[in-house]
Amino acid sequence: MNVLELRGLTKKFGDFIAVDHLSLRVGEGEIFGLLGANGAGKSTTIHMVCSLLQPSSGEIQILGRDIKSQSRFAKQSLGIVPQDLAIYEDMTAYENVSFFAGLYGLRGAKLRERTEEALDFVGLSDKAKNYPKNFSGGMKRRLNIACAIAHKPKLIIMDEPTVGIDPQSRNYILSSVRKLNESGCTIIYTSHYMEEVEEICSRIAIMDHGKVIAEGTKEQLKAIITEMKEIVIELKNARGNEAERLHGLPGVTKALQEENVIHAYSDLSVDNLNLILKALMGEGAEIRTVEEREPNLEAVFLTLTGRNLRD
Ligand SMILES: Nc1ncnc2c1ncn2[C@@H]1O[C@H](COP(=O)(O)OP(=O)(O)OP(=O)(O)O)[C@@H](O)[C@H]1O
Repeated sequence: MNVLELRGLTKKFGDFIAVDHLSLRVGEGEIFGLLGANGAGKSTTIHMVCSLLQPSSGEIQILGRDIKSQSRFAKQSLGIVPQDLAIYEDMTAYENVSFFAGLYGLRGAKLRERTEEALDFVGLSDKAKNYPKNFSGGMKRRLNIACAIAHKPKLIIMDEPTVGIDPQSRNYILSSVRKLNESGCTIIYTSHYMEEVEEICSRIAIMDHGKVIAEGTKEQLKAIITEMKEIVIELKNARGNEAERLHGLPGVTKALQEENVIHAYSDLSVDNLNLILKALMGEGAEIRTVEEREPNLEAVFLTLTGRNLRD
């Protein structure tokens, strides 16, 4: 059974197509990673799944039911951890969770029980009576999660839940995602942190310009570029445009530069390191380090989109 199915989902803002005939299936029990650089269309897609935005065309089904005609079912089946914190600073942690759980129809003893359970799950039971305005960034993010899970949704969408928090809270959140998944939740996870997605996601879709351009397990995605090598060259005194000198060299399929560091992607079978280094040297630039790597998921993303995930 697909927990989420998108068919030909499209969103236009005037003439601009933010989401372009997107079709996607997320099966039960998956932790599904949605990757895309800024502006790829992830948030617009998520907002449509949450009924916060009306699609221009296409269909969205949650657990096999259309979200428009069965909006109550969709709402109860879905938990959203939004990118921007959705918590009230002038309510206690307990009141926040209880408020959101109440919106999903929980009442009385069940509401209290689920509120306590959700706070316990994110490790904030001892802070139940405290106001989130005094919480650290990581604690606020955890409270944000508690608000989304108290009604025990089947599908949880987490939109960059680890932005701007300390490593300890980040690890806490990642292990919570795994625990939620083990308890039967399907999770859609968007992040700018490739390592996180590699670590926890069972399947990954890469979005660019409103479309899914690649989809699969991380092994399947990496297989797209197994015939490639990645050469990382650090320069001294770089001007910022040295990577352009590599375009057109034998075997080189792409060369990208971030300040002093160049990532060159090349056909594995072409012996071109000397040519690459020669092309870079001169005109004031010197080479500090050279490293040849097996491409990782970040490299898949760069190769497919020509952009860095964290541009
Ligand atoms: N209300 C709107 N009106 C016009 N354009 C919009 C609107 N909302 C989003 N867009 C545009 O649609 C595109 C996709 O935006 P979206 O926020 O979905 O990207 P994203 O992949 O979530 O990026 P980020 O990682 O920055 O959140 C962007 O070019 C954005 O400027």
